[in-house]
Amino acid sequence: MPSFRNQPDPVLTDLLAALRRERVDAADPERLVLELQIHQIELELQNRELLEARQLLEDARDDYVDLYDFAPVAYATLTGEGRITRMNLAAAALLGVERARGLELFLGTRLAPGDGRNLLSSLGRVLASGEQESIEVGLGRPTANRRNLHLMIRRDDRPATGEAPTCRVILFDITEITRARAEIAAQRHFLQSVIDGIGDPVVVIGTDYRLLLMNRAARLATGVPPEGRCGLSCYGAIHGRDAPCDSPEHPCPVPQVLAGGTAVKVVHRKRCANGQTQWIEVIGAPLLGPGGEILGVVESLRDITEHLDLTARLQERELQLEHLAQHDPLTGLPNRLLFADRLHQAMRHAHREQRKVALLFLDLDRFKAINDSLGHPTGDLILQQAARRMSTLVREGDTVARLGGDEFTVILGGLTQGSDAGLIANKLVAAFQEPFAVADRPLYVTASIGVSLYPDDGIELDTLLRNADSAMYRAKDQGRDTFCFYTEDMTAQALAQVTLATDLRLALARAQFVLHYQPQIELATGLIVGCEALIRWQHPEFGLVEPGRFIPLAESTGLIVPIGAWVVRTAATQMKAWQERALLTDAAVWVNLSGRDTQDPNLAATIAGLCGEVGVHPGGLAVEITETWIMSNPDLAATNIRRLQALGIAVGIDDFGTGYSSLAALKRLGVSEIKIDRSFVAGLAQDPDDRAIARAMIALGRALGLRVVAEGVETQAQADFLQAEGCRIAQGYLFSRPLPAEQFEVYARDAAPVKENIHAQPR
Ligand SMILES: Nc1nc2c(ncn2[C@@H]2O[C@@H]3COP(=O)(O)O[C@H]4[C@@H](O)[C@H](n5cnc6c(=O)[nH]c(N)nc65)O[C@@H]4COP(=O)(O)O[C@H]3[C@H]2O)c(=O)[nH]1
Repeated sequence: MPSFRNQPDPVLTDLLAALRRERVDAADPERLVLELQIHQIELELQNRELLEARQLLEDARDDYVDLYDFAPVAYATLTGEGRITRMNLAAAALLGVERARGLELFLGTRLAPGDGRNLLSSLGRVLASGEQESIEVGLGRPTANRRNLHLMIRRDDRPATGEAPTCRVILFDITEITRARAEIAAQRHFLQSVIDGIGDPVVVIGTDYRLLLMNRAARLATGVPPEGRCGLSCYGAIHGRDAPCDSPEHPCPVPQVLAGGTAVKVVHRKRCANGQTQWIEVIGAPLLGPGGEILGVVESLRDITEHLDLTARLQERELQLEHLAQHDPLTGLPNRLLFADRLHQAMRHAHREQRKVALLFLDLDRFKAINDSLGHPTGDLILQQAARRMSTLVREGDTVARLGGDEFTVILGGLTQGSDAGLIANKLVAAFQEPFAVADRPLYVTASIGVSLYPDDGIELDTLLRNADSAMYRAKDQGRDTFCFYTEDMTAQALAQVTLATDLRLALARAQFVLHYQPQIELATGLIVGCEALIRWQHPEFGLVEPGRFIPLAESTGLIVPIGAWVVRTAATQMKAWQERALLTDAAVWVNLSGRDTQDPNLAATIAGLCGEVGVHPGGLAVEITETWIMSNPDLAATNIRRLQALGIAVGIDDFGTGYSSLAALKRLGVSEIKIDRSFVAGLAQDPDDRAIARAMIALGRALGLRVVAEGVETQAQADFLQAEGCRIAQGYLFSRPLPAEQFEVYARDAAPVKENIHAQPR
């Protein structure tokens, strides 16, 4: 299109300039003609400008129409009633109508129920106020195909003259955005429900410490309402502070998490209104963006007060269990397990330091008698007191342990010389000289100790223990109440003991037992008034073995039962043989009963049966039982004694004075004889106490009408003393050692004739 402005007609402009110049000098009427020509040219030029402007306007209008029609954004013009007076193609497409037909359409009729009314209200407001408004409406009725529109409504301030006022509306299709928004909302709801479902408080904190999200538990704990969290700082909302926490009671994990990008665990201490302390474990983990950038911190809080309490209780329980597993519950001393551990430790240490370790094996003397006669509670009290005594005597680093029963061990570590152990052993033995205070009565319980040394006597626990044990037995053999160092010959003895135990099982079948008989002498006349049958074991390798070496073994293995039966049968047979040869016709043969026998409810019947087998009246036999066994079950003992007496069998107490029963009690049980233990007889010459005891026993025994026999009489002085005190019968090497049957027979024939059976008529 030609543009006059850009390309002004040079002919007309030149002509106009020439005419204007001419006009300057022209006179009328030529000047008037010039004026007219100039005016004409100017009109022509103006006309051309007008044409140009009109053309421009038309071009612009065309451009606008194109832009309007083909704009990707939907435009429409609506009347106040929502009637479409104009719309572009995008709007027609969006509304799903042909543009020509869509004109005059009421937009409200195409909208979701309720939205048409909203549109009309909005149009009314915009027309009235001139203020722009935006609303969101649903287009189309069926829910499935509904589209969501965002309408921006602006009043058209230049309506065509005479036309009703209209609004220009831009329609945005926000269906996808709405769907995405709904999805996000659903997701958000889901996530909120998930974290609300977590019982512990969870808080999401931004890098600026602002609360981004809280779960229900966190809201309840802090009192922050769901809508009120935005803008609140975590320290303000949770701790009521105006700056991030920095107290040692509330260490804040946020800076560390933000700096390190890894999870951090801290523990908060909270003082409750009731004065109690609450412990909160706070785990801060980084909140990461899609690119791995840290957006904040996710803090989860957990009240671990109960957990800590429980853990502490469990730890305490564990310690208790550990202690229980390693300690003896009665005395609190280390048990066998801990003892082994300590001994190993002491040996390792001594090995490094070139030192020695002493292992003391301590056994209470005659403890079993106490336990059996005074009861286990008394025994327990003594064990506890003994443990305390021992513990106070050793150094802190040393160990006193209880292996079980009345067996204790003491580990003395870091000794330069083994003999130092003797000092402690001595002190320990001395510590037992003091009486134990039990049930308001003093009880004397001594101890025997065996000592073995590391590395001299062994480099292994078992060896050291075995050797200390052997040494302890040696101490017992030496009269108890003393200690003994281990020597190599003890091993040989211990070995022999093991061999004995094995051989003992076969001894009966191989007829290796024999009975020796020791006479009981009436002191006044020298007559034999009875004899005691004492068993011996004719061992093929060790020779004649004393009962002291195998009876305990037989008792512990149960072999004592057949052995006991053998003794009764053999003694009865012997008695019958002597009676047939008119020897010892009125004197009883005393046999020793074991503890097992005493505890056998059929004891009397068994003895009667054995005598029956032999064909001899049981009344010729008498039995010795120990006070200890009687006291271990007095009721059964009383029954047994009664039944034995019914058979004419006298019952004597063997070791009277070593137990803790009263003589009167024994008398009530039907006991007819007591034997003064040879330990008292042995001390008669030098120990005034022994003399007093023997004197008292004799007097009491006589007063109660009991047969009193002194055992182990070796010297004439002892015999004289006993006789002077009123003891009528004695037994001992002074008169004869226990003899094989044939020799006893010779002795009996050579000696004075046998007197009447004294046990039948006591006194
Ligand atoms: N030092 C010394 N000792 C003297 C003297 N006179 C006698 N003896 C010993 O004293 C012990 C007395 O027997 P016990 O007290 O009944 O003590 C007995 C008894 O408790 C037990 N015993 C012996 N034979 C049997 C048996 O057939 N059955 C059971 N169950 N035990 C028996 O073995 C223990 C020891 O018996 P033995 O070694 O024969 O020892 C015997 C005897 O040899 C003396 O003057 N001086």
